[in-house]
Parts: sequence; structure tokens; C-alpha cells
Amino acid sequence: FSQTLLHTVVPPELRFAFLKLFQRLFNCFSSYCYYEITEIDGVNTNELYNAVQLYLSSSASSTTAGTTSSSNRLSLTRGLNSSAITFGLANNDRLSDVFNGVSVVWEHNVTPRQSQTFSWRPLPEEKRGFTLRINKRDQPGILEEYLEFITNKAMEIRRKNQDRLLYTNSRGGSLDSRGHPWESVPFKHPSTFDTLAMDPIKKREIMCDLRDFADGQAFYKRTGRAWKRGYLLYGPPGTGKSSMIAAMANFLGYDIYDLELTEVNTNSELRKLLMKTSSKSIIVIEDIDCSINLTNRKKSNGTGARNDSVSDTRSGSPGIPIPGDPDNNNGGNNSITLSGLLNFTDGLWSCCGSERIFVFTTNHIDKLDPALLRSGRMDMHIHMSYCSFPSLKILLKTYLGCEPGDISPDVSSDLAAVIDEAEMTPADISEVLIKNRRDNDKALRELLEVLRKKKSVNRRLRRRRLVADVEDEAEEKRALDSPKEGGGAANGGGGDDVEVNYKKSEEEDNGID
Ligand SMILES: Nc1ncnc2c1ncn2[C@@H]1O[C@H](COP(=O)(O)OP(=O)(O)OP(=O)(O)O)[C@@H](O)[C@H]1O
Ligand SMILES: [Mg+2]
Repeated sequence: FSQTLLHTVVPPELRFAFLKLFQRLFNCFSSYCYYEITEIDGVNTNELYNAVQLYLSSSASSTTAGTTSSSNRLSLTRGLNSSAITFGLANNDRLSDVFNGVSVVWEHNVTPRQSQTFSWRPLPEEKRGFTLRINKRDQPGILEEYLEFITNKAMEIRRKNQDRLLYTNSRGGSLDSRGHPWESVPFKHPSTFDTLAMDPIKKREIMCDLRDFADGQAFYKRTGRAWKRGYLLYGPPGTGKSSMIAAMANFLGYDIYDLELTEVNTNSELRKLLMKTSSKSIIVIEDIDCSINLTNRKKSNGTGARNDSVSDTRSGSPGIPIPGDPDNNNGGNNSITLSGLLNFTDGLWSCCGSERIFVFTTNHIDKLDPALLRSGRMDMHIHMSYCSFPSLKILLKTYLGCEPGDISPDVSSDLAAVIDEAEMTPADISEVLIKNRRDNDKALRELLEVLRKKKSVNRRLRRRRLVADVEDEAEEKRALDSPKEGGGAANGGGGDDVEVNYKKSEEEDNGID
């Protein structure tokens, strides 16, 4: 009505000035402030617009129950790499929100773009934006805090909606068209802490540790520590180390960077890879003992003068330069070193992002340099062990749907009696269960049989090892005593030992089997 009046009464040349005056008057008497957040800011996409859209989508989805939206028409979208559908305000719809006790109103404005002005990239046909209305008396205190809250919330929603990504550096040092050294695929591993077979107490401890880490921003800031954490997973093949990493990523909603160390040529390449990782991610180096030679940090450049206090003195392995050694400048080396790796996890560069978890896995913890194992470097050492009875119960539930009450007490106690000595990995046991998953009784029978067989094989092996050890010991004694008189007595003693141990273990075996 006002516009029609304006057009009829005011001559065209005065209209603009009149409109401005009217707006000023309106602003003087209005008790609200209005903020425009447009989709395109000049030629760039306005990140704040996307954040507001996502934030309002979470409120809008709850308005289907009719709480704050002024209409019941919502737009639905599904983004790239996302399995979730987001709700949004439809064109020119309004939504009220309350933050820290202050009410605000959002309006989504969509108007056709009038004429296609010159631009380096095609602009959308519609002009989109949000208008935020805040009461003038509330505005000074709330605005900044509210927008930061929206940005953080949007990030959280984006992470929750977006499928995890699995990155790899398997292209070697080459970069993709965007100059990125990592390649990514959607990460769809279904392993979770529910399906992971391990001691429930240990599992809860790990989950609490991860939760504390993810919620610990204030703690890490207060204590002056970099917001990162290291886990070393060790144990025989097939005990669930990789499954644990997938479960961690799914639990926290983090991406995974699977670092193939054999594809990295230099320390600086390693640093570049680190710089290109994002926050909220798990950086994984699998089978770290096989990736590079990480054993000896003794000087290798021929001088032999200096020995690092944490070095492993095993002989035979080629040396790795010592960090900070003036004779041995790592920066110029064209190979990756242990010090480079330690800087990667621990040094100043490791803090170029935040909220990151480092996970190393190995089948042979004894092969690792003590420097890697030192506390503070790998914060938690997690032993993935052979299947125990509590772990077996989880596998039976996952694969056969058997609750503990579904298994007869006899079978249950038979399984409990053999499982530890059978030393079977969860991977081996799951194979037996998968094969017989259509018939629970058959699966349990076969499992018991396999476990018993494995147990007696283990016993025989142990017995043989014991005999061999005692014989070796006796042999050594004989060699030492041979120049002296009376060596025969020592020999005789050693021989008796063998006999006694042999008999004892045979009796044990017969008794149980
Ligand atoms: N603890 C476990 N809980 C549930 N499933 C497991 C567990 N351990 C192994 N599995 C099963 O066995 C398969 C192999 O396990 P996984 O790859 O996690 O073992 P790993 O310890 O990483 O072995 P490797 O040392 O050879 O890399 C998985 O697909 C998984 O289904
Ligand atoms: Mg693995």
C-alpha cells in the first residue's frame, strides 16, 4: 500500500530520496536491528550463509511438530557424500529462535536476480539470503556470541551428516589437480565398539578416553598441551587392530588418514602430508615395524661418537640420524627417519591442526624403538589379545544373535574352559561362526571342537619348546663344565630336569585331553 501510494503521489525523481527518508524514520522508531546474510558475498560463497542454513535446518526439522516455524513447508536437501537429509526454511519463511534467553527471528528471503551482471562465474538465478531480526536492546551482547554458536553448531551437524572420509597417500608424493597430496573415498567401515570383541572393561576405558579427548578442548588449552592423543595398538594378526581404528572413527565421527609410510620419501614430505590433514581426524600408520626401520637411533654416519640415551642397541640395523645432531642434518636427507616421524607426532608441526588422534599398529611391539613407546608420545598402549571368554560372548551375540542365556550352561562352561589356552584370534573364531551361522547348535559344536584341537596343538608345541629350552640349557652347561672335573654331575642334573618337565607336561596333557 505504501509503495503504491509512493508511486502515485511522489514524482519519480524524488522517489529514491523519499524512500531513504522513510527508511531512516522507520529505523528511528523501530525497536529492532536487521542483519542481512546473503548467499553470495561479492563473488564468493558466504560461509556464514551455509552455516545459518545448516543450523536452522536442525531447528526446522523439529518444527514439523509445529513449534517455532510460521509455516509447515520445509525444503529438503541431501548434500554430496552425505547420507542424511537436511531440512531447510522454504522461500520467504520465518523461524524464531531463542539464544541465552533472547528471542530472535530469522527470515529466508529469495528474490529473482534482476539482471545477470558481469561475473567470473555464473551466479544463481535467485538471490538468497537470511535476515536476522534482533531487538535493539539485546543486540550488543548477543550477536557475536550467537553467530559463533551457530558456526560451531553447523560444523557439528555437517560432521554428523557427512559420511566419514578415508584418505590415503598411495599416489606417492604426487599431488592431485587441487594440489592435495591425499586421495579420499567415503569411509563405510561398519565396525563399532558394539561389534568389537574385547574385554568390556578395557573397551569402556578406551571409549571414555576417546570421549574425554573429544570433549577436552578447554582442558588441553588450560594445561598448555597440544590437543592430540596417541594410541599404540599391538597384538597378533587378526585380533582387531584395524577394526578398532574403524570403531574409533565411527564413535567420534572423525575422518581417517591412512598414512602409507613406504610411499613417503623424505621428512619434509611427511610434514607436508601432516599439514594437509584436517582437524577431527585419526592419522593411522599400520604395521609401523614394517614401514620403516625404526630400531636403531645410534649414529650411523661412521663417527660412532654419540649414542642417544633412548637408543636401542640391537646390532645389525642401519642407523637413523639423531634429531638435532649438527653432524647429521635431517632436513637435507632424502629419506624418512625416526626423528622425522617423532617430529610428525610430537614436534611443533604436529600442532598445525587440532583435535587429532595418532594411531600406530604393530604385530611386534618388541621391534619398536623405546623412543616411540615412551609415555607421553603414545598416550595409551592397547594390547589386542587372543579371544577371551568375554570377547567370545560378544562374537556369539554379533554373529549368531546368542545372548549368554541362550547357550546351555554345559556348553558355556566347556567354551570357557578351553578358550584361553586355545589362543585363537577373533578373526579365526568369526570364520567358524560365519560358516555355520544358519545353525547355532552346529556352530557352537564346531567351535568347541576347533578350540579343543587348537588347545591340544598349543600344548604339544609348548611342551616341545620347553624340552628344547631345557636341552639347550643343559648343552650350554655341558659346554661350560667340560674342561673342568665333575662336569658329569651337572650334565646328569640337566638331564633329569628334562625328564621331569617332559613327564609333567605329558601328564597334564593326558589329564585334560
Ligand atoms: N576384536 C575383534 N572383534 C570383532 N571382529 C574382529 C576382531 N578381531 C578381528 N575381527 C574380525 O577379523 C577380521 C580381521 O580383523 P582386523 O583386520 O581388524 O585385524 P588386525 O588386528 O588389524 O590384523 P592385522 O594385524 O593382520 O592387520 C575383521 O574383518 C573382523 O571381522
Ligand atoms: Mg590390520
